[in-house]
Amino acid sequence: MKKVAIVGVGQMGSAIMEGLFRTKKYDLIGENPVNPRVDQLAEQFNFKLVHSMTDLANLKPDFIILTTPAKITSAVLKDLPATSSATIISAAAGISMAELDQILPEAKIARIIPNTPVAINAGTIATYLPEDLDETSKTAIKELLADLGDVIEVKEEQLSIAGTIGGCGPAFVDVFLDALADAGVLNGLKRDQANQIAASMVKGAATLALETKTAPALLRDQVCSPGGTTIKGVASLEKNGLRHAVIDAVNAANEN
Ligand SMILES: NC(=O)C1=CN([C@@H]2O[C@H](COP(=O)(O)OP(=O)(O)OC[C@H]3O[C@@H](n4cnc5c(N)ncnc54)[C@H](O)[C@@H]3O)[C@@H](O)[C@H]2O)C=CC1
Ligand SMILES: O=C(O)[C@@H]1CCC=N1
Repeated sequence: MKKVAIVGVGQMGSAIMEGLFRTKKYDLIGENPVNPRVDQLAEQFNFKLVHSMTDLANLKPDFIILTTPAKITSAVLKDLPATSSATIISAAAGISMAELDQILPEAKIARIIPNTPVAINAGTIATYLPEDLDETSKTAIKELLADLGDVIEVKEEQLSIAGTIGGCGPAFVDVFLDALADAGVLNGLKRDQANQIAASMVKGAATLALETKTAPALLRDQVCSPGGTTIKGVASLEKNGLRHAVIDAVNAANEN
């Protein structure tokens, strides 16, 4: 059984922990400052909890996934004893491979921007694997990540935008889902049912786009009957600038 350690068991770290726990394929370790919330997660997802990088290294993990706040990730990595031979996977947005390489020049390192649906093995994981990484390590990293969702390989300079769409995207979709549900409640649906209809619809629309590989613009046309109700709604979305609002949101999130 491969040993996987997650450093920083917060929102992202616990989502990865849950996704890996669900596979029942890994021996899991968490490293986090003392926190009752994380104690509870350790019981829930059956991982060994440690509070220092030295204790973590002593457990000899095969992989270390970094999900610490980006600003402190370099400092956390500097505390990893040089004896560790773990493959490092950094999920810290904005911390470059050059910076990571400088701290651990001998280590095998990959960068990812995952998203919260990894918790149910339905993540979108923008992944940068350096060209000089050996094929065996590349394969091992991709196999691990594939257990959490779709692995989308990109160049390092594309990781930020790919990660913004995939990683921040769930929050943007959640705003859209909440607005749809509001409209349902405004028109008399119960909140639970409105939430269910909105989420089910987005799941189905996304699955149709993925499975048919049809461009969203063409799928939209299939719904818009000539002179029908949907085109009136689409025209209203365009009048109110939804398209621009979405592009602007991605650009704002991608500035760092
Ligand atoms: N939340 C998300 O959807 C995504 C987050 N990320 C990245 O994941 C990282 C964490 O983000 P969140 O989970 O949202 O933040 P968070 O604040 O929920 O989690 C951070 C965790 O790190 C722990 N921590 C703080 N200092 C530590 C230290 N010295 N050693 C070990 N653990 C320490 C905190 O106690 C907390 O459990 C960031 O680098 C972010 O860029 C990337 C993609 C998506
Ligand atoms: O909000 C953030 O900074 C992180 C990075 C991508 C998603 N969440």
